Amino acid sequence: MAKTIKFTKMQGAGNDFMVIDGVTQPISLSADTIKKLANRQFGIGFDQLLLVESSAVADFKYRIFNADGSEVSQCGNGARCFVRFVVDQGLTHQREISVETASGIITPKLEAHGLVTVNMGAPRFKPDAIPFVAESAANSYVLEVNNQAHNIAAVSMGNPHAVLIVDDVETAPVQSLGAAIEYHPRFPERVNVGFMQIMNEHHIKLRVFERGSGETLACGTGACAAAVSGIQSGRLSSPVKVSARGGELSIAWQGTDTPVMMTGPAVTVFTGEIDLDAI
Ligand SMILES: N[C@@H](CCC[C@H](N)C(=O)O)C(=O)O
Repeated sequence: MAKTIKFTKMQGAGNDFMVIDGVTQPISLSADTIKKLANRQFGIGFDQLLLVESSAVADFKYRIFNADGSEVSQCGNGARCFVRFVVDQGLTHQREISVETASGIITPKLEAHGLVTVNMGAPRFKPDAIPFVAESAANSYVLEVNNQAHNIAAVSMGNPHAVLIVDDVETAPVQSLGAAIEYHPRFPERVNVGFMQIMNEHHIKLRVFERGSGETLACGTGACAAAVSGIQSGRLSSPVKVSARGGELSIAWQGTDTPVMMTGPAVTVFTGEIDLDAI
């Protein structure tokens, strides 16, 4: 295994990534090494690590690791950065690519105006698919947390999301309630927790406490989950502008069994090399 690896630091609406080309530099990273790399004081610092690999069924495969070292199956902001990365690195000449993830194939496309649009696939609401412990699918569930009842929507975008509607995202208890819901026993694989303030039927403000990474400046799948849960319950209409602390995303969804389209920025911040023995 190489000890010194090349990487690219990227961000999508402030959700930041270390991206490694595992095609030209095959690598295997332990959860402990990923945690050290994610550390913002002693490592490089990121919300997620993205590892590019070759695929037998799509143009590329990418693996996603949270800052706590856990491997997960979907990342919306990462998908946008991923297509920018493989185009900029000369790994493809196509502007639209198919990408194998642990939860299926997604198709990110570099638009002429510089933004990226991703077909994220259809959302799933059945409790087993999230996974979430409930008798049957519903637009809203009551979740008991520390003896308090909270109304949530639950949806899978290839990864699990709980969405709460709040009056004001700035004063919402994102850290404390987010951390408590992340480990709630009704979400056996933990969950990403979104706090959504509805501004009007086409605009929400959103903060997300991400599973395995804590609050991030934006969460692409969280934006999809919030928008589709709002559309599903009749509170929102497509397209939905999502204002996160780190930037804006646009989410379009035409309803049951149709794919969610997400558009937003993908930016390279810097490139570097790191000696894995030095961290
Ligand atoms: N930041 C991401 C989601 C990353 C994975 C998530 N924390 C999980 O554990 O499912 C996004 O932009 O979607």
